[in-house]
Amino acid sequence: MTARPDIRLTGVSKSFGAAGRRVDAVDTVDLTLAGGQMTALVGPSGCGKSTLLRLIAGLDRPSTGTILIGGESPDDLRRRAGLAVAFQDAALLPWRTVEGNIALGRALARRPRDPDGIRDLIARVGLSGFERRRPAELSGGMRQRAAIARALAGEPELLLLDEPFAAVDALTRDRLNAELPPLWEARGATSVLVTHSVAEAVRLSDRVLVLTPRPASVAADIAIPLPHPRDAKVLASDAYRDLCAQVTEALRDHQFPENLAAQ
Ligand SMILES: Nc1ncnc2c1ncn2[C@@H]1O[C@H](COP(=O)(O)OP(=O)(O)OP(=O)(O)O)[C@@H](O)[C@H]1O
Repeated sequence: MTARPDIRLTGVSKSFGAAGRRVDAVDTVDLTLAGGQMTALVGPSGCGKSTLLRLIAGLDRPSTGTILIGGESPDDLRRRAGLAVAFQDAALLPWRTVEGNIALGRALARRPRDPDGIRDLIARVGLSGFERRRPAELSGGMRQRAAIARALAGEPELLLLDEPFAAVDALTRDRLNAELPPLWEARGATSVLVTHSVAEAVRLSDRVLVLTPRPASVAADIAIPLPHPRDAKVLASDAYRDLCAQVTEALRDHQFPENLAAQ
């Protein structure tokens, strides 16, 4: 069982560029994300979701504030390969096969070899039969699935997913939404997901944070107390529909703040 680190952000802001051409992307975020939970970040396009995720991943430094993951800096966690990220642009190694890329995810996390586990992961992300293909021979959606498998292969304590299903068709997306959560839930990873899909955010997460337009701050914090697994019965429930409506409404209010003024 993997550790379940909390993520604590204290006064985290991020700006890009020099004075005069400065872009403020994240504005004074104070947050604690509970260990072992999946938190979804949703918000208008360009509001700063990916920036926030990159800060948590230690791929960028905050301009102000601190981030601690289970008491460690993101850099320290990265150094001991405790976190994994799967981004929209899959960034697989082009000269390695699907299997080779996924096995590398495990090796880099210093986990023992596990060919059966890798084959199982490949099957779960629907890439059986493509083990020996290289990334250039795959569709965009297949590359994304391979990237998710690579991230999961290392059994990370912290799993960061940035629009992982953006290039996947609706049916495959639905299948992955059903098949993948048990993998990270069983391993007890703390996870953060950036998505544009309200239905996906509610289905996959324990908590949805709705962000304001840029610079991102937390506009609404909505707990998702639905039982796991989120099977067809849960997805057909009034509770699921109500939560989706709540998230949609919060997004609409903060994308178009005049809605709030009119209330
Ligand atoms: N390295 C960078 N240099 C300059 N500006 C940046 C950089 N990274 C992000 N930005 C700017 O920060 C803002 C937030 O970008 P970010 O990618 O975090 O938004 P997002 O909410 O993930 O967008 P989307 O939903 O469209 O993917 C944007 O205005 C973007 O142009």
